[in-house]
Amino acid sequence: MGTIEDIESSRSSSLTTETEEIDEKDEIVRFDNVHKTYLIGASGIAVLRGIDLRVNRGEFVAIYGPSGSGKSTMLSVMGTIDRHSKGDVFLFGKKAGLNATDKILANLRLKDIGFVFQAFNLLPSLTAFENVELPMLLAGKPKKERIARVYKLLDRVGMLHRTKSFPAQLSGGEQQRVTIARALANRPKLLLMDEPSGDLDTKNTDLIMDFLLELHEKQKITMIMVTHDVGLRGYADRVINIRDGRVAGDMKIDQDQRMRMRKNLRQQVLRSRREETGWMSSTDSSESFGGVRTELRAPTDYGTVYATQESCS
Ligand SMILES: Nc1ncnc2c1ncn2[C@@H]1O[C@H](COP(=O)(O)OP(=O)(O)OP(=O)(O)O)[C@@H](O)[C@H]1O
Repeated sequence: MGTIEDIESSRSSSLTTETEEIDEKDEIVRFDNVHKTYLIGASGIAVLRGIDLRVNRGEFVAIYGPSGSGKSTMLSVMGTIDRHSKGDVFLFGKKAGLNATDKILANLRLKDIGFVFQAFNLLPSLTAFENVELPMLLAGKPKKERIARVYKLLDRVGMLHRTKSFPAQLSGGEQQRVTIARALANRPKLLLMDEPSGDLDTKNTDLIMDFLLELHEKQKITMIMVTHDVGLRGYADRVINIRDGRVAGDMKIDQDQRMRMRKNLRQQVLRSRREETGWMSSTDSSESFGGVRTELRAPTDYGTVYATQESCS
């Protein structure tokens, strides 16, 4: 197994495209006896105390546990925002060694990992459109592709009518929806979310969860979500309990129950979208999840947008 530095040199050959067949057993995240200790003055706070964990490609994992148990720290280490103190972290099959440079890690985050973290706020001087466009700009994507994708993503999070608004002009929930669109801009292989529904009402939580599940189902994007919301955990494949910096439970969700919840969610979202004023979509609802064809007619800051889409890809 190589190191994360090897990713840059092998990027063109080793990374999958969205149309490529994906081996679902690929290991996306692996923690071997991972420790994290924060130093405050002369003393240390042991926050992660020997985490062993494997997450395979295409899994949707929910993480819960008491406040202060180390959930956010674990996500930060997974996302290479924070470095672990001891043990081994592997991402996409490569070792994230403690000697990986900041530049290599920043590039990895930009291209392969999407973040929905409260600490990753939207940039206040950029509009919603520009915030979502930014990661693609940094990754050197062509303008035409950037514009099309920003519209698609903002539509899917129900924010197409606010493309020109600045974060300060949006509610907390609306900002969160733009943050989710931004996290997906570069089609990450791994999506890390810390309380993604934190500021959202039920209707918007449903909308976002439906969108995330569609991505998960159609593109096999690997998702890891910290949430206190028991209802949201039921949509995951697997639920992990963290206590005192250790894995205290790791449980598979019953698939029949999960599919029932998923079906109810899809129906609820389709109903809401039909009722929405100012955001009209006529939806041919095939019962297969993610197989929905949407004809969209929406007034936006840039005039009325007409679009037909199978789903957001
Ligand atoms: N940068 C830091 N420096 C020092 N201590 C930190 C730092 N970040 C987190 N901690 C401490 O680590 C512990 C775990 O924090 P963490 O945010 O990971 O918990 P959590 O399980 O996500 O909690 P919550 O559910 O309340 O968000 C807490 O005691 C916190 O104060």
